[in-house]
Amino acid sequence: MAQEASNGDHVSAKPPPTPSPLRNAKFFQANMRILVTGGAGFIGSHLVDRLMENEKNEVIVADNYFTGSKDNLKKWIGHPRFELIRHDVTETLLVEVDRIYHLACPASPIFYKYNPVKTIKTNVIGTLNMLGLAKRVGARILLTSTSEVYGDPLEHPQKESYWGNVNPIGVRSCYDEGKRVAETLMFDYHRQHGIEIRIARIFNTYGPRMNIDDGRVVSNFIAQAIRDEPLTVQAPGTQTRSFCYVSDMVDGLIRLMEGDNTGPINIGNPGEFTMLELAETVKELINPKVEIKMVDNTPDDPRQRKPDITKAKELLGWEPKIKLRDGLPLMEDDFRHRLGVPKKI
Ligand SMILES: NC(=O)c1ccc[n+]([C@@H]2O[C@H](COP(=O)([O-])OP(=O)(O)OC[C@H]3O[C@@H](n4cnc5c(N)ncnc54)[C@H](O)[C@@H]3O)[C@@H](O)[C@H]2O)c1
Ligand SMILES: O=C(O)[C@H]1O[C@H](OP(=O)(O)OP(=O)(O)OC[C@H]2O[C@@H](n3ccc(=O)[nH]c3=O)[C@H](O)[C@@H]2O)[C@H](O)[C@@H](O)[C@@H]1O
Repeated sequence: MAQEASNGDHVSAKPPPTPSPLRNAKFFQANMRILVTGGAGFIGSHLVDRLMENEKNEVIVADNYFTGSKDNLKKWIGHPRFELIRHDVTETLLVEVDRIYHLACPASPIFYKYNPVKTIKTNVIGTLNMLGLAKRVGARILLTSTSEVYGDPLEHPQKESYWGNVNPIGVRSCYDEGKRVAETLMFDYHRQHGIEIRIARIFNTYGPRMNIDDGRVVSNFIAQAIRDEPLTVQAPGTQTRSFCYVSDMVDGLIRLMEGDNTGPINIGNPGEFTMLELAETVKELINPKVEIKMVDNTPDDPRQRKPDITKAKELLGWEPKIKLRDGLPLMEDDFRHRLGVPKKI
């Protein structure tokens, strides 16, 4: 049985449900069949790459392509161990799997605020559906929650035991309250039905394959620097974030899934930067001539964010390896390739 949550005093009453009888069928294969919801997105597609490297894994991706793209998975389409399904997680899904990585949800504030009711449905009904699936087939399920569950945090850095400071009626609430309900559902299914759960609280992650115009700060600054456009720092510019390179994130998610702890566990890089510092770093590394321009911010923007990753270190033996200054150039190469703008020598 997985170990208890860091801050929950719950008791998991039931053992996990028995896996599907199909597991005992004569055509059973020893492979691990893994569902990745949101697998056509940024983190999901990198996770799929890593899972597909293991020849014992079969991977099924379910995605509605709202913010993801088949392009991110093109090297796997047609592979015998890979299946791609156009599917919206707010509808039920009937597949036989052993593991569910549940990532489906738009992550960029621009996209999750675009249709907030849909974002809530994705987080609540989508998670409910995936938990129902996990219950039916006895699968272990991992939810990609977020540092946004801490809201505009009054504790710094944020430990998993912090309950957060979240506006329940703000424009970001569809996402952060949605993820909070998703976490609650995960623990209720765990306590009530014995489902094996894992919860990752992900902090800002960046890397190749982010949508070029997705509005998140690292992708914005890199695209702007390549296009010779001013870097738009949203006021006051002293707000902080901690940026984790995507390969480190994928490693943390797999360790959490295959380890013994339910979480929630923070997965992120504790290196903390103001948005002005980030802009200066992008300018220095990518385009020293580019301007930095201060623009208006959006409501409820958290002022600071930095993960305490003691638990990830102790329980998963995980810590990030790639520093921001090393990760940004890797992302620059991918953006230049997709924008068709080679580096000037
Ligand atoms: N990237 C980050 O910094 C970050 C930080 C915290 C948490 N997360 C979480 O990690 C997960 C992945 O984030 P990402 O950065 O890869 O985002 P992304 O937007 O690139 O990927 C999300 C994927 O989910 C799909 N999707 C959205 N709604 C869906 C629905 N109703 N049904 C099926 N598919 C749907 C999208 O099409 C997309 O492929 C999300 O759950 C996000 O909340 C990400
Ligand atoms: O780590 C997390 O938990 C969350 O991080 C991000 O949310 P946010 O930190 O608001 O991400 P950005 O939109 O990249 O903004 C980061 C900071 O950069 C600033 N910013 C953004 C864009 C820009 O062009 N300029 C700029 O200064 C914003 O004001 C904000 O302070 C993600 O996109 C969420 O999905 C995720 O859950």
